[in-house]
Amino acid sequence: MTGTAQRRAGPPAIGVLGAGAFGTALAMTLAAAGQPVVLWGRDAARMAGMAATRQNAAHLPGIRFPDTLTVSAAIPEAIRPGAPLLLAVPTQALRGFVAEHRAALQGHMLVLCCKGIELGTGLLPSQVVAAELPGARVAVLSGPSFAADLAIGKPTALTLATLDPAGPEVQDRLSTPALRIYLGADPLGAQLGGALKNVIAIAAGVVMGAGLGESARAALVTRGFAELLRLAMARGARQDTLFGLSGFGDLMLTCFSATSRNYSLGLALGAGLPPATGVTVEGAATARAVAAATPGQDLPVLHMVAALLRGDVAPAEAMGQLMSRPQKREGWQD
Ligand SMILES: NC(=O)C1=CN([C@@H]2O[C@H](COP(=O)(O)OP(=O)(O)OC[C@H]3O[C@@H](n4cnc5c(N)ncnc54)[C@H](O)[C@@H]3O)[C@@H](O)[C@H]2O)C=CC1
Ligand SMILES: O=C(CO)COP(=O)(O)O
Repeated sequence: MTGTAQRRAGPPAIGVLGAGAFGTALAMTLAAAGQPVVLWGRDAARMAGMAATRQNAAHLPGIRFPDTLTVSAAIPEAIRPGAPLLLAVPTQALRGFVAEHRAALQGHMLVLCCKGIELGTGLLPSQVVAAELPGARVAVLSGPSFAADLAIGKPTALTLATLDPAGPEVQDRLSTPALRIYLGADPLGAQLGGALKNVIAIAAGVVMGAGLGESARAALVTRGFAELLRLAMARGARQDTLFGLSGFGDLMLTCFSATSRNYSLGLALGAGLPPATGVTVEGAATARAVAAATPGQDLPVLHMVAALLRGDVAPAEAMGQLMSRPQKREGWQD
């Protein structure tokens, strides 16, 4: 093929697998920059509805899809040789998704967009993928990015963390005027930061829902971040990753905005109100997974969220328990 013909043919369409809020928003962002994108979802009727109305009415109502976005319920249509695949299904559904589509995913660069820890195994998304698809090529895309912001073209910056030599190429394909992508080489740290910040956001919501005030929230988020650092560094994460977009950056967004579903769950818990149903709240399962994997470790905020979700402690008691712990020196290492 000549250079001109190659340019005319254009790059193969990026596949976004999972047509919930985030998958749709990512697909829209990339397509808005002129990239060919295929957004795949498992529910054929829903995908046909999206194709007809050119919007995702369930998650991002009223925001029209860019013209270069194609909607499909057929995996072969969404997977083009040489193009990255963005996996945007929730963490607890990832294993089943990969197992179901193992043959189709084989050999492709899989960009993992979920933020959580698998319940029952304590594994991170990349470890779940490695277990189901040995030798898979993976990258992690994480950082501060509400779907509602991305879908309307608001800008943000994300970390793309990978050890794969194709990292710079993928960084290039995912970069748009509204999406600044920083390349990182610590997928473990990016995943731990993204998973644990959701648990801390639930705690932040509890504080605000219980009416304990903004000073208490700032204090709790800071001490929660100390736990995030302690736990993630012990598991091999790099400090600069945790201080970056996928750690500190996303922690700030999620702990201080009612747009966050994790923070909103905490708000409801703290106020004694019923939580929203049918909503993906990754921090709930992640809190339970962390508590199961770290008994006896000094992680008071993370463990308190698990206890609150189990109903073992009431929100008012929880803060009292955190405040009455033995006095100690400030620092994140102990
Ligand atoms: N919504 C947001 O603002 C952001 C979400 N994320 C992360 O993205 C991930 C997905 O979240 P959302 O899109 O918000 O959730 P969502 O609940 O809006 O959508 C999840 C989608 O996954 C599909 N799904 C579930 N199991 C499946 C399976 N086995 N096979 C195929 N599809 C399946 C569902 O049908 C649904 O369309 C989460 O890990 C979340 O933490 C990350 C950044 C921002
Ligand atoms: O991860 C997110 C923003 O970066 C989305 O947070 P929630 O899942 O709490 O809505």
